[in-house]
Amino acid sequence: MTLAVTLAHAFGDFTLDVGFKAGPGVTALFGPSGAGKTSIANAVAGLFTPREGRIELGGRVLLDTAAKVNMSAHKRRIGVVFQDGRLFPHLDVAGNLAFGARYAPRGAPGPDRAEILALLGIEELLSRRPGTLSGGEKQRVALARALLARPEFLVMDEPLAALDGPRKDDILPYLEGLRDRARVPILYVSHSVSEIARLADRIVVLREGRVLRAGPVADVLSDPEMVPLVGVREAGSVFEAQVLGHDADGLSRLGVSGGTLILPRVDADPGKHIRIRVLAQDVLLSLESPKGLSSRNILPVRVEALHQGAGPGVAVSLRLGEDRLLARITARAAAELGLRPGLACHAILKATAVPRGDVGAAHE
Ligand SMILES: Nc1ncnc2c1ncn2[C@@H]1O[C@H](COP(=O)(O)OP(=O)(O)OP(=O)(O)O)[C@@H](O)[C@H]1O
Repeated sequence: MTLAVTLAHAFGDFTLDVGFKAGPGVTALFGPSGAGKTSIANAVAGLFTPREGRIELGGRVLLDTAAKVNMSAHKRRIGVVFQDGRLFPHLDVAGNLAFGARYAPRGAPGPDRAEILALLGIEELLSRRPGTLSGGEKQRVALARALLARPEFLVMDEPLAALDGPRKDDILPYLEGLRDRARVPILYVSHSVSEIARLADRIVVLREGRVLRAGPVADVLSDPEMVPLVGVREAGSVFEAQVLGHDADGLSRLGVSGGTLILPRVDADPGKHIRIRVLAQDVLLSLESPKGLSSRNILPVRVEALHQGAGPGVAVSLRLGEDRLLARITARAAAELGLRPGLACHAILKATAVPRGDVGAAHE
């Protein structure tokens, strides 16, 4: 099921002029505050009508301003989950869920109620009022309510933004489960690189109402040109790894296409495929294979491209087997090492280069 979107609109000085496709899987809409993410999500959901636009979902035309087609929100079969959940406070959880189910067209495919309750772990919450739920529980109920309407597509606008760090980590596995088992494509609005690196298959990067870049998450996030947009602290590469084993000293061995990584224990069984994000600032480069170094992660790589930032840093894109690794080093170091495309060298990763929250399930 593919969503195809083109939109143009002006709010005073701000103009939105975008075109992109989303689905199957999770497509992230990423950009700084004011880039136009929420306006796009609202237009897709049918909550805002742009001056010009066309939105098609799996061949159904939801909006075509030229042809004066503008399907109402509830006919679009698009489930929406907002940052604040927006549960009905006077209804208990079961009542909120029943409200979602009312919109499900007869015979529409999708997981049944019991599966949805189990997927989101809310079986025990049915008699509770929203006011008594934690932020994470509210969001899980909002997700279940949206899914019970059997949508063909889900739009989530910063669904984790109201949650604190530990609560975000609690709910991310549910979103991974939703992605892998409910099989409803998702447009996921976020300005968190970490969330996007964990969940999304594709990313649409927005800036000032325009699409700057769109493509597979691993390609876009490991592109050195993206570092200024993503932010130097957040920049990093995303790739899949297979858990090879857990060692008695609390470390796990992970197989990646270009070698083996040793990281603090990851929460996945041997044999499982996981997705990891390696922060560019935690990758060092060496021309020789270093000896007597504390790091166990020394990987042979080849320089692909360098991108000089505005400051003293250079982003270096490296080929690691089938994957791309991003390193951020100083321009002085890059010059002294003579880094240039094609050069073979060694990447050194600290065991802490993959933050805990940046280990997720690989998309099944
Ligand atoms: N109804 C409106 N009236 C006037 N201006 C609006 C309206 N809705 C959005 N805008 C403007 O459009 C621009 C994009 O807003 P939008 O909320 O889509 O961005 P965003 O990327 O979702 O930002 P954030 O991450 O802060 O939510 C902003 O400059 C905003 O002020």
